[in-house]
This record gives sequence, C-alpha cells and structure tokens, in this order.
Amino acid sequence: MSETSGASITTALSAYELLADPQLNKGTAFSEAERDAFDLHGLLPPSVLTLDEQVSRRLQALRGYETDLERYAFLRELQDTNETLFYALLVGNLEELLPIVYTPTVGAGCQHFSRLFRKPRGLFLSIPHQARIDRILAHPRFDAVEAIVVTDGERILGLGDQGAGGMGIPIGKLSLYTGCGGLHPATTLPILLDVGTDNPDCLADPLYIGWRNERVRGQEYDDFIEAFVSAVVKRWPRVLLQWEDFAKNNATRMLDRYRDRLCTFNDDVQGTAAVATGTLLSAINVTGVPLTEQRVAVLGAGSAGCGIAGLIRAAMRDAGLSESEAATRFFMVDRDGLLVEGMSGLAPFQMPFLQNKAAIANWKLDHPDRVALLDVVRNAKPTVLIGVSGQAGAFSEPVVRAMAEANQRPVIFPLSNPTSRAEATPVDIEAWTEGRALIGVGSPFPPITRDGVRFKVDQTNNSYIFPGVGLGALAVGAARVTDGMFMAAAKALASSSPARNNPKHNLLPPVSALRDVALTVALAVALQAHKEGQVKDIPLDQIEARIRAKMWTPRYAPYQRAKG
Ligand SMILES: NC(=O)C1=CN([C@@H]2O[C@H](COP(=O)(O)OP(=O)(O)OC[C@H]3O[C@@H](n4cnc5c(N)ncnc54)[C@H](O)[C@@H]3O)[C@@H](O)[C@H]2O)C=CC1
Ligand SMILES: CC(=O)C(=O)O
Ligand SMILES: [Mg+2]
Repeated sequence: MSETSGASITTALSAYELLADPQLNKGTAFSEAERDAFDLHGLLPPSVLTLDEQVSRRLQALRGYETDLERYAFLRELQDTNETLFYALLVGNLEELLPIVYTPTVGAGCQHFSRLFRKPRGLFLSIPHQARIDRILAHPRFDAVEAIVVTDGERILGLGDQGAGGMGIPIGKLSLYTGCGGLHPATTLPILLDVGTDNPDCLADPLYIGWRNERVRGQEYDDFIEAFVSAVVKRWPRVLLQWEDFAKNNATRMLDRYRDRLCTFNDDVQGTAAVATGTLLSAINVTGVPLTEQRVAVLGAGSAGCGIAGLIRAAMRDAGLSESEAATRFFMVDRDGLLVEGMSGLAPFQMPFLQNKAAIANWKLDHPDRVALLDVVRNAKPTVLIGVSGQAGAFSEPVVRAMAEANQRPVIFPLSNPTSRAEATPVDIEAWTEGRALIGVGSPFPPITRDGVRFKVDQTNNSYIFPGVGLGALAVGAARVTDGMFMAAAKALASSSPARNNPKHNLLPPVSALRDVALTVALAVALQAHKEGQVKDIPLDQIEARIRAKMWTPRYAPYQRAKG
C-alpha cells in the first residue's frame, strides 16, 4: 500500500491509518502539504514541529518521570507510536537511554510486562498454536524481515524465568540493532516462543498475559523449536536468527543443532564471548601480561561462561599456546565448585573446560570436598576473574583481595545483569584492589573516582558486539555466522580501545559511540565472512560501502498521496 521512491513515500493510506502505523506516523511533524494531501488537519494540533523539536519535547517529558520503569513504559509507548521519533531520540542519547531501553531497566520491563502491555509488537508463538506458525509468519507485514531475535523467556538476564514477559528482551535487543547497528526497523522482528512458564508468580497472576501452563520440555519442546526454525527458514531463507536468554540446558544445544542450517548465533554464548575476549585483549594492552601467560577463573559455567572460555582459549591458541596447554588455563566454578574431571552432573558443553584432578591435587582447600572460588583464586592465582553466575556479591572481599595480592593489575569482570545481579560493584573492587584492577561490568554503574577524577566503568556487554555482527552478516548476505567472525569482532573491538593510546583511559569506547563500534565490528565480521567463503558476489572493496548503505538514520521521508 506504500511505495518508497528515492527519498519520498507514496501511499494510499488514510489519515487515521498513517497516524496508527508506527513505521509511518510522524505525529506533529506532518508538514502542511502532507496535512492537505491526507486530510490530517484537525487530527493534529496546528503547530508543525521538526524532528529535532519533537526529540527535545520527548526528552523533556522523559526526564520528568520519577522512575526508570515509568521511563521504560514511556519509551515503549513512543516506539509503538512513532518509530522514527523513538530512534532519533535513542540514537542521539545512547548513554542516557540505553540503561532504560536495555539493561538494567528492561529486566524490570520483563517482570512487569503483563501490566505494561499496551500494543502488540513482534510475534508470540505459543504451543497451543504450533500448527499456525506458518500462517502467522506469512502476513505481508513481515515481508521485509531480515533479523529476528527470539527467546523462550526462561533465563531473562539474571532474573530467571519470566515466561511471556521475556518478550521485553527481543524488543530491547532489536532496538539496539536499529539504534546502534542501523538496521531499518521494518526489517527486525522480535519473537517470544511461549512454551509456558515455571515461574509461580506468573502462573498465579490473574493478569499474566502468557500461556498459563508449566513449561513444556523434552521432545515436545524440541519439536516446537524445530517447527519454528523450519517455518522461519521457509519464510525468510536468508534471515539472521539470534537466540537470546535461553536456559543453559537449551542454549548451546539449540545453537549446535541449528548453526549449520541457517545464519544464526546465540548472543549469550557467542556475543558475550566476543565482548569479554575483546575487553580482555584491551586489558592486556594495559597490563603487558601476554595472552599466553593468562589464567582465567570464571564464576558461572553456563552458556556465557563456557562461551567466554571457548573464545579466549581459541585466542590463546592463535597466540601460540598448544591446545593442551591452553586447556589448563581455565578454572570454571559453578554451584558445586570448580569443574573437575569425573564430577557428576556435568553438561556436555562444560566438558571441554574441566580441570585435571592431578593438577589440583596439592591445592590447599577450606573444605576438602569442594573447591570454592576463593580456593581457586588462592591456589591457581588467576590473572583474570569473570563473573557470569547471576549471583550478586559472589566476588567477595576475600576473593577480590586475593586477586589483588596475586596480580599487579588484576582483571576483574563481574558481567552478570541486571545491575542488581553483579558479582561485585566497581566501588568495592576499586577499594579492595587499591585502584589497581581493570574492571568491566555487564550493566551500567555510576562512575568511580580514580586518581581524584571521575572514571566511567567499562560496560562489558554484548551490546558492543551483536549489532555489528548482525549488520556485517546481513550487509554481505553471509550464509552462516561462524566462530571466526566472533573472533574478528573481538579483535575489532580491542582495536578501538581508547586505552591503546593511553593506558589510563577506558578499555572500551563509551556507550555513546556504540554506532561507530557497530560499524567497526560489522566491517571486521563481513571481511572475515568473505575470507571464509560465506559471501557470494560481493567484491572485497565494496564491502564497507555495502555496510554503510545498510545503516538507516532516523529521518522523516516526505509522503505523497497515491492517485486514484
Ligand atoms: N555482560 C553481558 O554481556 C552478559 C551477561 N550475562 C549474564 O550472565 C549471567 C549468566 O548468564 P548465562 O550464562 O546465560 O546463564 P546460565 O544459566 O547458562 O549460567 C549461569 C551459571 O551460573 C551458575 N551458578 C548459579 N549460582 C551459582 C553460584 N552461587 N556459584 C557459581 N555458579 C553459580 C549456574 O549453575 C549456571 O551454570 C546472567 O546474569 C546474564 O545476565 C549473560 C550474557 C551476556
Ligand atoms: C546482556 C545479555 O545478553 C544478558 O545479560 O543476557
Ligand atoms: Mg542475553
């Protein structure tokens, strides 16, 4: 019904239809000529505003709210009313708005999803409607879709099972795909796979909007996922599918099942691995301790933890360590302590990261039957400590002090989200290490004071990676997303580290530069895809232009009324 020609859009939509379509609505920015052409006079107040004026007005309104959850609801409403304005606001104010659209507030948004729900966005595909998936996806509204973020809501940040409320996460991630990666909003689709929930609060809540049923598991779950992926590939053969916030028994399993069938990746496993590796490579520039001499302790041997260990290990191999030597450098600590050969209850994806029993035989332990994180730090003296356990405060003072005792510049990354789940706060780490630690956190924290000045703490979050990976892969039509592409993303991120020029500066570029970061990452990813033969018919020297051309900037196009 609407056609884009050059910079203008010709449409036969009525005034009400234009105002109701978030992709076309301009609100008070409809020009006089458009108001004449579409009979918009009277439906809008007479003053015509520019996009910049609309942004200022909305920013003022946003700042007037008392809580971040209110701001989240306001921004979600704006996104569902006028996407161009929403993205103009977001792109111009990334530092201020990311903590609302994304972590930490998006976590509360998921917890309150049933109460905040106003207008539908994206797709809810539920077990009772499995047979209709093809029909649902077939709607012409989704013809332009190129990028999907999907969750089943079982492991939302560190907040656990949020059922259908988990939809806030794909919506938030795709807001960053557009805000940072420049994908046109019409090409993005958030999907919630509603397979039930085991969250008793959701099940007992009379206002819960999801399918009120305990989680479907086992073969029935796998069949549902298979039906979903098959339908997606049939509808959009070249789509990019990002898996997000699946629980650990499904995340890597589904990635392994589908990674060779379509262009797909798991953000928690692979995106997190790339941001952690990239930040570590930046830290190595500062500490001078080469990668081949690093020892890495990870608290939380789940999807993110094992993804991180796998990519850092690959980087160590690239740097010259043998496979077997690199394997000895990882100390994965989960609920039952250090993962050691012969332990019971290990998941398949944890198996490559077990410590040898003989290697720890002489360790001094607090409790002989369990190797706790503090034992690991005291005995193995890791150079790097990473937290992806979702356990607030798990990097206790003795643990952090032991890191500081063993290292001149300990690298400490409490990466769990949202803010309330961080393994330690930057202020505490700073105090317990006398300001010597290189810190990265998953969610935003207030600045710390270092050498008498305010120092912004690096946000080591996969938002530095996935928008660029998606942009790069889509711009060149990569057939698959490979581990090599995530390594390229990690190295590209490290190459843009401010600390390369001055070791007192940050390890990562600021959040306000995430659009530039996405471009840098996209270029590295696309070049790697080309190198690996994942790209057809695009000469190397045209890749950057393709990426830049794919980056949409939120601006209003002029509209003309279709004749007849
Ligand atoms: N900064 C970032 O970019 C990212 C951060 N994360 C955060 O990392 C956390 C974990 O995410 P996933 O790995 O996907 O979840 P997961 O559920 O796959 O893994 C968490 C692991 O922590 C373990 N764990 C729980 N309590 C523990 C304890 N007291 N001590 C040691 N281990 C414990 C669990 O058994 C599990 O193996 C979440 O909070 C998530 O928000 C995840 C992805 C990206
Ligand atoms: C950042 C992210 O993907 C997570 O916390 O799950
Ligand atoms: Mg995630």
